[in-house]
Amino acid sequence: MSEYTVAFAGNPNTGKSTLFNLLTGMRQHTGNWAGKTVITAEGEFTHKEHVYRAIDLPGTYSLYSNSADEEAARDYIIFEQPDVTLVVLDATSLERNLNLALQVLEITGQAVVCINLIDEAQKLGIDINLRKIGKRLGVPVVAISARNKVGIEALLDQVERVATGSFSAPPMRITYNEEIERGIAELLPLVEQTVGSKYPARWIALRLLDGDDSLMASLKENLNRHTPALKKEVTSHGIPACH
Ligand SMILES: Nc1nc2c(ncn2[C@@H]2O[C@H](COP(=O)(O)OP(=O)(O)OP(=O)(O)O)[C@@H](O)[C@H]2O)c(=O)[nH]1
Ligand SMILES: [Mg+2]
Repeated sequence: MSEYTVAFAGNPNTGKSTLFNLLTGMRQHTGNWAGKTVITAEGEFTHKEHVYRAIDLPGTYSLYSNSADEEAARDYIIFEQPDVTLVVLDATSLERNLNLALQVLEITGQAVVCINLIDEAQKLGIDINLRKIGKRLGVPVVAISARNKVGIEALLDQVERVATGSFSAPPMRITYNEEIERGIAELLPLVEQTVGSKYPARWIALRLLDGDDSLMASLKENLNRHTPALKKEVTSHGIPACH
């Protein structure tokens, strides 16, 4: 029996903790106001022959270091490298929610997009073309209602496909304007040389272009922790000087 790690990411109030509790039998606090999950909670569930370690990340609108929650969610996905990042979206405000999904996909393709609150969307007459969204995003997309326990088996089947590697395809990557793409291209070799192939170099380059000092600090801290040999390189290659 293999054990895989699944991190639950998503905007605040999208039902991450509701799903987490349903799967793990735990009682992570849920409610209808923002910012409830301030620290990550950890639980366990099984599906078919596999055991999954579930990590309930705090709700965030982005992974851009705007708050301690965003930094925690970002660091977990980048440095702990869960086998699956489950991005939980609110079916009634997909446009806003997809923003975070796209950011996660810039970091990892090992993701499943879970469109929750499908019951609410149905009530509002919102029709969601899962096949089309899945095709565009390049990762499995499943609609569920965590509160009503609808779609959970189908969701877990997709989690299993990504965790075991039976599903793997390049996720959607955003192409930015010429100036940004040029900046990324210039930084990329230096970032790759410094952080190695284990980390999402393109995304790191993009964030450095944006002057994300918090990510820089996390990189130093985590690379030292994970690969002490890189310690000298991160501080001496001077990535901080690139913006
Ligand atoms: N109608 C409906 N409500 C849901 C569903 N899933 C969750 N909710 C409700 O949505 C609200 C927010 O759920 P939470 O699980 O706390 O959301 P969260 O994503 O963990 O929120 P943060 O921890 O703030 O990020 C709660 O009132 C849930 O009962 C669903 O499938 N349908
Ligand atoms: Mg929560």
